[in-house]
Order: sequence, then structure tokens, then C-alpha cells
Amino acid sequence: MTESATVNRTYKLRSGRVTPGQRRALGTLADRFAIPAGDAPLDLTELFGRDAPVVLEIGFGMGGTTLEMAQADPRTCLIAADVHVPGVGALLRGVHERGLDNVRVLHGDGAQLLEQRIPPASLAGVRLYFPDPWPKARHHKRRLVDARFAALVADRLVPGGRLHCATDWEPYAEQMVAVLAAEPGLELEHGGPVERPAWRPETKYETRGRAKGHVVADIFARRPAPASA
Ligand SMILES: C[S@@+](CC[C@H](N)C(=O)[O-])C[C@H]1O[C@@H](n2cnc3c(N)ncnc32)[C@H](O)[C@@H]1O
Repeated sequence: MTESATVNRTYKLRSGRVTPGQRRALGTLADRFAIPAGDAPLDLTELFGRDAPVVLEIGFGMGGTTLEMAQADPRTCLIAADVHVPGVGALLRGVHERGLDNVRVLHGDGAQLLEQRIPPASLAGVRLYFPDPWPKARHHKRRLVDARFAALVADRLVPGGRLHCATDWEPYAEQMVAVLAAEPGLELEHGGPVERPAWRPETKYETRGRAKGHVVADIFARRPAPASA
């Protein structure tokens, strides 16, 4: 994987223990549900076989909440990216078992996909649920949400499109609020974190964070829609 110009770190593809079911899914379902390889910008209408709002989720983990949200809202198409092999296998399997036709899966860096293959003004939403918090100061530069990421998201959202972040790491929530508020192409909604909306199921990582007493923040920023005449 080449280094992205947008994000100041390279994410390595992560292996981990893959179950036989995940392995089968990786072998047999990728042709149907994976993002086609290559560098060319994606034609999102062609990718899903229809013209529909498309949302990108970066870092879906094992994909449980991704499946729930895709099933609950079949009119929205979802591109789900993660670097972790078992999670990709689990999501491919879940998409097949639930008969979902509104999910496509990338085994790779979601920020790089956003930068290199998602056309400007094409996404209805970007979701980032519990990105790695990189708590040590010397690792803060690896955090996904920084000024360059905010500018990239602003460019790829349609007017009125929304970035939705969630984190249980308070200093990262503060960083998110600061960089999103400073991005001229985005409007921070509510001025700061809010409680989890009912339509976002609790994620696996979030459950662990709550068990440790962490406070969870949901943060929304919108690309402003042009004022109507
Ligand atoms: C802390 S986990 C959270 C997973 C899930 N969203 C949850 O809340 O349970 C972060 C996830 O992001 C993935 N990840 C980190 N950087 C990524 C990137 N640049 N592109 C895609 N996935 C990434 C990791 O592999 C991991 O699955």
C-alpha cells in the first residue's frame, strides 16, 4: 500500500485470526461485494447498480453495527472500509447471509480510498465510529481526524452531506471538535458532542469503552447546503 498524501501515516493491512467462515467469505464473496481493485475514481452509480445516497464508513471493526445500519436503511448505499482481515471476512459473510445489496466492502485504508477514488461532492455521509484514539502524545499524528482529513471530507460530501464521528476518548473528541469547527467547508452541528442517536447501534469497541467508564461523544459536521433563492 502506498502512503496517502492526505493522512500522515500509512496503515498496514492487519491480519489476525481468521475463522473458517471468514476465510470462505473472503475467498468466495469478494467478487460480488468488494470494491474493485485499481486507482481509478469509482463510479458510485455503477458500483451499486442504482442512483442512491452513498455513505462511507471508515474502520467498521467486525462490522456488526454496519450490517444493522445497512439493513435498517436499505435505500442508502454503504461503502465500508477496514484494514483488518477477520473483520472484512465477517462483514462479507454478514452481507451475504442477510441478502443485503447496499453494501460494498474495501479491505484497505478508507482515508486513502476517500482521497484517491471517491469523486468530489459525491457522498451523502462519512462515518467514523471509534477510530483508534492513539492516546500517547508521540502518536497523535497518526489520528485520522486532523485538518487535512476534515478538508478532504468537506470536498467529498455533497452539499448537505454529513460527517458523523463517535469516540470514547475525550481528548480526541476535543481534537475532532476543534478541527471540524476550523474547517471552512464544514459546519459543526450543535457546537460539540451529543448523545448517541437511536439509529446508531452501540459498537463493540464502544461497549468496551463504556465498561471502563468512558464517556462517549457523537460529533456531527455538515457541508452547508446552498441557501435556497
Ligand atoms: C478501535 S476500532 C473500532 C471498530 C468499530 N468501529 C467499533 O466501534 O467497534 C478501529 C478500527 O478502525 C480500523 N482502521 C484503522 N485505520 C483505518 C483506516 N485508515 N482505514 C480503514 N480502517 C481503519 C481498524 O482496523 C479497526 O478495525
